Amino acid sequence: MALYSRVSGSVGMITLQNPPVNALSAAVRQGIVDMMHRALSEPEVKSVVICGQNGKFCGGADIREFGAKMTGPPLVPMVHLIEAASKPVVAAIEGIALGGGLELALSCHYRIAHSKATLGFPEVALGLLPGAGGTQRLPRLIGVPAALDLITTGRHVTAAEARQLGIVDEVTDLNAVDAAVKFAQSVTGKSLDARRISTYPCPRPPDLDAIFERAMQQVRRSARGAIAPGTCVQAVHAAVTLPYAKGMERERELFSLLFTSGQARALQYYFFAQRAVSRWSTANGARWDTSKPRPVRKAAVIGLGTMGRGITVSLAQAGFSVVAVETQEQQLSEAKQAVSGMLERGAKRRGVPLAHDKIKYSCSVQAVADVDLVIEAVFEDMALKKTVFQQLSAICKPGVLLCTNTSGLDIDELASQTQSPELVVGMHFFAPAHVMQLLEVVYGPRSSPEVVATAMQMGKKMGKVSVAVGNCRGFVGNRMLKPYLEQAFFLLEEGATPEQVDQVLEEFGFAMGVFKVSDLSGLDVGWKVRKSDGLVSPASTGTSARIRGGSRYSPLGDLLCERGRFGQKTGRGWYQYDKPGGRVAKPDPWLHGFLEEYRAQHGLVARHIDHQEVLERCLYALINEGFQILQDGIAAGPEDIDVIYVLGYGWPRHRGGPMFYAGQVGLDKVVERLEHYQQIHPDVPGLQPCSLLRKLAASGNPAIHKWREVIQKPRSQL
Ligand SMILES: CC(C)(COP(=O)(O)OP(=O)(O)OC[C@H]1O[C@@H](n2cnc3c(N)ncnc32)[C@H](O)[C@@H]1OP(=O)(O)O)[C@@H](O)C(=O)NCCC(=O)NCCSC(=O)C[C@@H](O)CCCCCCCCCCCCC(=O)O
Ligand SMILES: NC(=O)c1ccc[n+]([C@@H]2O[C@H](COP(=O)([O-])OP(=O)(O)OC[C@H]3O[C@@H](n4cnc5c(N)ncnc54)[C@H](O)[C@@H]3O)[C@@H](O)[C@H]2O)c1
Repeated sequence: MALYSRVSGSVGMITLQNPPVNALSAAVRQGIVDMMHRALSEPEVKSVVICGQNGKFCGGADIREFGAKMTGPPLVPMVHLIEAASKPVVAAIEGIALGGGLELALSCHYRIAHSKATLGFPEVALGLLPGAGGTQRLPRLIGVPAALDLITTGRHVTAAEARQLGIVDEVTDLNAVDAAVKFAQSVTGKSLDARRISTYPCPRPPDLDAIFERAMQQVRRSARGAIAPGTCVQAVHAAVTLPYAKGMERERELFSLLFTSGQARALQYYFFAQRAVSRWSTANGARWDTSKPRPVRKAAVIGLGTMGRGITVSLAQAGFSVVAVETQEQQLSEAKQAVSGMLERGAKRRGVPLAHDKIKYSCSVQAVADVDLVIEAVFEDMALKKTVFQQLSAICKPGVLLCTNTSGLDIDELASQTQSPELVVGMHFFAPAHVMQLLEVVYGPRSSPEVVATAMQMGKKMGKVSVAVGNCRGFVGNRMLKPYLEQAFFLLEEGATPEQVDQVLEEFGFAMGVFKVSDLSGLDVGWKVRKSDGLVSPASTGTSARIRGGSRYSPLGDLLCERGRFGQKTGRGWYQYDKPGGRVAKPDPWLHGFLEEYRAQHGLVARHIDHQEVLERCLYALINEGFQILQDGIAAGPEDIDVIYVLGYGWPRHRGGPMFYAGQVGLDKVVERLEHYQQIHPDVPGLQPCSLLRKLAASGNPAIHKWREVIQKPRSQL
């Protein structure tokens, strides 16, 4: 709703009230319309201020209303009512003015912002465009290039930048509402003719066509198949080429197109999923709202390789004191340099405070005696990690949280090396750890709720999105990656090339195809794991090479590693690079010849494999594992899996995540296609639909928010 009050005798004040972000729900819109009419009809009122309660102007349209039948006054007539008002209307912007909130502010005649406020049009991230005149007013106010930047990227600007761009008239460090009231009094009775943005001509730079061409190219490059950014460009184009009223019609047309798209549904689902994962629960009933995190002031990182360095940077930037331990002297000195460089780049590019003085380096593990939490990031080797955990358990003060960054080893086995297994938890960061937003917090059967809560909160303080997951091989992300990778290898055996598989996955929207990712992260990483699992046999060229544990196995990755082809780092992998460390992947004729020889050696006849088969086998095998993970209670809900895949594995956000995507395809269709491939390839593991997937499909493809009801029934019934 919206509250009305009279201040200083002549100012009508409309206060938006809809916690937590004063979103423009039907009740708020109704309140604004009613209170505007009241202010305009009261003769004593000479000017109007619009503000939001609790220091937040407005977070935009109420996204929760988008799925339901719209009621209440629409936004567009509401903003026109404000702009057409005969008395000056001033927006007092505190906290946020986003999306429809900024459109509301742009319909006011003046805008006063607090210096800490942020403004922006984030609609593009929800698969939409600013649909209440934003695409028509902003270019009229700040010009086409700046408007295109803000609307197509969705980036938020500070009050200072907004002032510089001309979006706000004044910025204050004091109370913005008081400043707006004073301002409103000072403009009482002045002509409003020059204050209605919709009446401004839209500036037409001489190189207009080139500007739009560049904007389109830019969004095509970065959108990876998302339709909203390009549609935003079209809407801004209408502002320059059409009169305001016609431009508004075009905005409406384009908005409707996006609003009804599957991509908008996926992105809005994802918006709420990313927030839902903070309300975690574990398989044994611990929950976010009943578990209190412990205070952590000082943390330690053990092992300053690729991951340890990024974790150190992330901790220091978040304000923690850090003890960084590395036993190899050469590694320690390289790590110091690398960490300094990362901190300096962070300060330069993102304005993160320099935090060199937060870090103390040591080559002795004894240095961790007084820390509150330790994150171990030594080599992925169970025996080594066990030794480190035994040492830590002996050295650290009582009650210290012992965390491991392992990519998939058994948390419980590590916990059993310590005196307090309830204090052990996984904190699985993703590379580069100071950049990637995802953190899997892995609880073992003995991890205490308090410890899970602490790791989740630490992640949040480090700017990560933390997802709580259960302990199993590979946890959620890497466990689902295994069947995906396996299908990709099998497809090569059956006749595909790395380029073909990658192209299909990139067209789907992945930033990189599976083979390019493998080259980037290094083929040797998986090889080491397979070796320690006893999967890599010296007979990998013999006839039994393609069977392990009774299931089909592809030794292709092992064979490449035996030839020293580890990917980008060696300049050769599934692709070739111009030098070791090169980044540009080129098809490699040697690899094609090698695949032909391999097929001949194993009696495999190459066949034509179409796009659909590549996509379905790779994605549905991964999705099937996701359902198995839900069935096993490793993830609490589909949102957890989707957030992990979008933030950690490059799954295109506009497709919502693998579980949401499965729901959009239709669970019955996913089951049917898996069964189809299973019949053709009975020896290929990962194609047998799991019982939860079958059960959900049989119960009529329920909406994703209803899956938990089925999952939470006793698992034995599945
Ligand atoms: C605001 C934030 C920056 C705050 O961040 P913070 O970290 O502080 O907090 P959280 O992110 O955790 O959020 C707290 C809480 O609030 C919920 N929430 C946040 N924003 C909204 C919102 N806008 N609506 C609803 N709920 C919101 C959030 O979910 C959290 O609750 P939870 O329970 O989930 O934990 C940050 O939250 C943020 O960035 N928010 C999003 C801001 C945003 O994107 N705003 C733009 C919204 S879209 C918009 O404004 C569209 C307008 O341009 C135009 C609309 C025109 C509408 C016309 C519709 C007519 C339909 C016509 C259909 C035509 C079809 C046909 O033709 O048939
Ligand atoms: N690299 C990735 O992409 C990635 C991603 C997520 C998780 N992980 C996991 O993170 C961990 C570290 O991986 P990485 O890639 O950073 O490895 P790395 O090989 O780059 O670094 C490991 C470091 O640990 C040091 N070290 C070894 N034993 C030590 C000890 N006893 N005390 C102190 N330091 C010791 C080594 O000298 C080396 O500098 C592994 O468990 C790995 O599975 C890696």
